[in-house]
Amino acid sequence: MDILDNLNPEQREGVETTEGPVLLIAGAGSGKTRVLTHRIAHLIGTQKAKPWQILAITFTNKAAKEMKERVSDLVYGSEDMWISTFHAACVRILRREAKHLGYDNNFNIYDTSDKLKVIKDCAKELDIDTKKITPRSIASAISNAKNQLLSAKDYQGSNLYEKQIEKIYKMYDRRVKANNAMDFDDLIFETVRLFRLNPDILERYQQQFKYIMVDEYQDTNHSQYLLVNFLAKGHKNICVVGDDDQSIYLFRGADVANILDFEKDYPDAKVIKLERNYRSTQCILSVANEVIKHNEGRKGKNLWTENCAGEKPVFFHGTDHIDEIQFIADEITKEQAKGRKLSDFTILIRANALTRSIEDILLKRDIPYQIFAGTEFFNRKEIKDVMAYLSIISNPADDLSLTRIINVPRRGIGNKTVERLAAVADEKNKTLFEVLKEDADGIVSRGKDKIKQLVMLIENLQEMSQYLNVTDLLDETVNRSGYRNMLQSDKTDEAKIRLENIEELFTVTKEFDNTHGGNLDEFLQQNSLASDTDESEREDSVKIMTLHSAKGLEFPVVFIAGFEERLFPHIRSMEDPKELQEERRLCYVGITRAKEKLYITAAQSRALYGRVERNKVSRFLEEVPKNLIEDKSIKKYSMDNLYSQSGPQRANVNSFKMPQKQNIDMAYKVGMLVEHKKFGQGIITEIKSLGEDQKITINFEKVGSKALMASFAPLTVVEG
Ligand SMILES: Nc1ncnc2c1ncn2[C@@H]1O[C@H](COP(=O)(O)OP(=O)(O)OP(=O)(O)O)[C@@H](O)[C@H]1O
Ligand SMILES: [Mg+2]
Repeated sequence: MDILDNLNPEQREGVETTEGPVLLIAGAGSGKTRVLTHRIAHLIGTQKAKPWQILAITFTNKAAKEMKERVSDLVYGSEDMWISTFHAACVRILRREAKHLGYDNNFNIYDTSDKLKVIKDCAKELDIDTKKITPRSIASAISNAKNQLLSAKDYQGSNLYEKQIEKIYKMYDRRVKANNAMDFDDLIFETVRLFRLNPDILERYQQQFKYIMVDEYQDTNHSQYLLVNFLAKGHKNICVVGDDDQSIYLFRGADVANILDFEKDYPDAKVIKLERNYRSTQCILSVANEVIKHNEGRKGKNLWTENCAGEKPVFFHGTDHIDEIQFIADEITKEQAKGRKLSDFTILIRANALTRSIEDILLKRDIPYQIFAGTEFFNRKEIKDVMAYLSIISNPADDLSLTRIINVPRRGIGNKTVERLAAVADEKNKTLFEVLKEDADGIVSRGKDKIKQLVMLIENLQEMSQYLNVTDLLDETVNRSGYRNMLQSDKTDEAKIRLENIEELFTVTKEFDNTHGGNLDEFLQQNSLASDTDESEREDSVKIMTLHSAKGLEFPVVFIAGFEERLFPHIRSMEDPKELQEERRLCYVGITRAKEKLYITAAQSRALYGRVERNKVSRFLEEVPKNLIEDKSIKKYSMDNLYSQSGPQRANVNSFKMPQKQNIDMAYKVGMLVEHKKFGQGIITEIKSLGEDQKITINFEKVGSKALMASFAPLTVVEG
């Protein structure tokens, strides 16, 4: 069968117009991504391109993986194609070319927590109060600057706040570079810089990429936009697809103007529109259309489908969040009995914080679930430690990793010593590792031998990395460093869990060695890019993910939970009309993920962030004519009287069916044995104060580690 047979005439045009610029602007589920995969297959099938001449950019690693799979169903050679995210494509380019920018080719990639740590250090050194300007806000200011291609050198603050940012940005930049590292934003920023500084290198890539495609073009930011344009200048065979109604990354500097201005950038561009939706039932589409209609300045399109009308989307208003999630669990069980798989269900949420309450109930009901949010595994302390060892083996200039493990396990190299060594490194413009090797003798009096041993350990492991695969190297690392021993000799449950996690890391390396041949640099590169949506799917389980990470995906049954004012639209976006429109687009994205069934749920009151909230139902529900939605709430809370009901107000805690607030002066202590009504017994491993409340992390025997709010957790002290 011909590849083109599966396409409608407009889609076919998008596939067959291979030469020159093409803009495909079309609504959700109209087959934009399908056009891209078929276009790639067509280019290969007709021998217009070799696999490596194709560059296809997607938004998440998950989407890239899916696109690769879809293409490999159609033609051979997908492994040689550049089908990846912007970041991964840039890493691939920079691993070859970084030396032209003054980096070593095995530079390190800093994730968010590395970045925050460096920022905190800089702020401390500059005497900037991080209570007034939080590290996160500094991080995002630096991000924004980089997305606008504003380098540390060029950045000039105009007010007091910006002047502080300027100072930190400059110091941060020096540090990261000195560590031979880049953060996520640098990957794009530096690639653009590479091309600007080296026209010959740019030309090489322009020649190579005969055909360039970008999915979700509406969410590209300025630096990504420039990058694509640089590369496309060679052959000018660029095809971008997107939907102005689905632009949801304004906060990361995405600029819808990029898609709207494409015709200006390429006056001879062929513009193709698709309005037929193949994904959802008419009933779901009508709701999506009604919501998005309320936005201004749209290109305007009305999606239609020949799919069956389907069932009306359902609304449920729970008395509290427990009731809300119970309803979701009930529906899942009911639908499952009718023959659906658990993996057919996806629960979408606006804010990560909602996952906890959903987890609680699914756990109780024995419904397996998987959360697609947060790089949880790789953020665990023990995993970060061991990865830091591997990093320093691969890249000796990685001071941050070295600092992290210099005294883990404890080897008698104290903070003061490390500070002194770091100061010398700064002064002599050397890496910390070089200082350990060459200067430590003169600086340190006690502990010289320990430092020598550490240097030897790292050098030995570096040598081994030349011939061992990652699994064996990891084994040597945890043994020789004493890390495994440290955990084995610690008899606490926490240490046991840490050991288990390290075992789990072996699962990851084994899989990598089998599929990728065991190169350490590649392994580190791959895992530093694992982003929030990229966990691999496990058994048959319900998915929980944020609306943002659901972009481009589709699921048979979708629940959008927490459909309330202040949660969705998010409280931070309610005042600003622009941001409110972005929230509405996010809502449109959520609704259009559903193929067959859509549920929208809310709660009259919920415990969140350690307090009880009582919010109105989201205005987005109000925007949908009532006859399009079936209200399954208990009658007295029906939609008719909801929106006009009470305003957002903080509830009187005691008047709701909430877990009663506990007396948190009860003085929980780390190490205490406590009993939770549902999770059973566990040991408190960490306590943090959060306003008037406390967040306690408890390591439960049965369910592992959980963080709970002291005031609401049904806990009793068993011992301690
Ligand atoms: N011509 C077609 N015939 C049959 N099915 C189609 C056709 N076009 C698209 N589809 C199906 O419709 C669904 C949506 O397609 P796709 O994911 O490509 O849409 P999209 O426009 O990229 O959506 P989004 O805006 O959400 O990214 C997919 O399951 C796809 O296989
Ligand atoms: Mg798509």
